[in-house]
Amino acid sequence: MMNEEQNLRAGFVSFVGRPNVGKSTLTNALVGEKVAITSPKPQTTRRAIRGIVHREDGQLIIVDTPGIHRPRTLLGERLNALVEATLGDVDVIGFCVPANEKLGPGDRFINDRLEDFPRAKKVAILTKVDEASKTEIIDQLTRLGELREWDAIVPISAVTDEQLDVLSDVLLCMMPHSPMLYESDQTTDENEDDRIAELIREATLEGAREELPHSLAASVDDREEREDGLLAIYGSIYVERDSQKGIVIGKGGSQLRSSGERARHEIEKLLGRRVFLSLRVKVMKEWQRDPKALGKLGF
Ligand SMILES: Nc1nc2c(ncn2[C@@H]2O[C@H](COP(=O)(O)OP(=O)(O)OP(=O)(O)O)[C@@H](O)[C@H]2O)c(=O)[nH]1
Repeated sequence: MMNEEQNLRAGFVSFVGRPNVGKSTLTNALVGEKVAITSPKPQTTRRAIRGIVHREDGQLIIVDTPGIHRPRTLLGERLNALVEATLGDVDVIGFCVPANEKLGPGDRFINDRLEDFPRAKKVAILTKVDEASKTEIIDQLTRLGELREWDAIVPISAVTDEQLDVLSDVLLCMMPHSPMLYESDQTTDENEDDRIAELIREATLEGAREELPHSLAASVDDREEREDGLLAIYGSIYVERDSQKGIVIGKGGSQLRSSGERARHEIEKLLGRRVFLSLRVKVMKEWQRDPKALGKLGF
């Protein structure tokens, strides 16, 4: 028993990179359950969500951070502070770059910031290799190699599962010797209401126009066991302007009905039971700049 314990490794890893490079999808693929929101629209990951990869030889605890970018609002500043606090504390930082796009100033900006976290090992992860040709992959690996002295460089695809086992091995090797840090049935330590709120937010975004992502938030306000066996969940969607409220609700409420359907479906999968979901859309002017509103929404 003693010997077995001594061989275990466990620690924290965070994936960073430009919006849309596949950080959330990678987290989900490694953890094997939907814990971080994925969305085709950029800059939608707002909360540090943890997913845990359980292995016989240890645990990888994934801390999913919002993207690193220049702050323009109070929300932006708080997100950056969150990124700093998170990255200052992890064992490994996985820098994600897509194989099918050229390295750009955004990637270089983030790569330069990695200097601020000397404690963490740094792994370059080339994502979406299923969407790139062999030559593109080789070119990109060469360019990545020129950025810095990486502890490892791993090409992967979270969609075709290519090399995910290799990435998991590489990351675990870099973790400190440690007993398991979480129970084996735990895949995330995020509060269940927060996960439900993320699902509502994600479903709302799916049907929304481009201008919405930055000004949309969701919360779970109440839940209630109903006599018919359904769990009633009452949630709110917050927008900044009346015009956005119109977009979220749609003509005759059609938009809200279909995003509510999608959200309910995902929530039922998460909870493993049938749910009645009631959503209200509220206007909270300038919530991204208002400390009180941010506090209320958990930022
Ligand atoms: N083909 C392919 N598409 C991928 C892969 N990983 C992610 N995607 C797609 O890329 C888009 C962005 O993925 P996300 O995981 O949301 O990206 P992210 O980096 O978490 O984005 P933010 O939350 O905006 O920071 C989604 O449409 C994914 O389906 C992959 O390995 N292959």
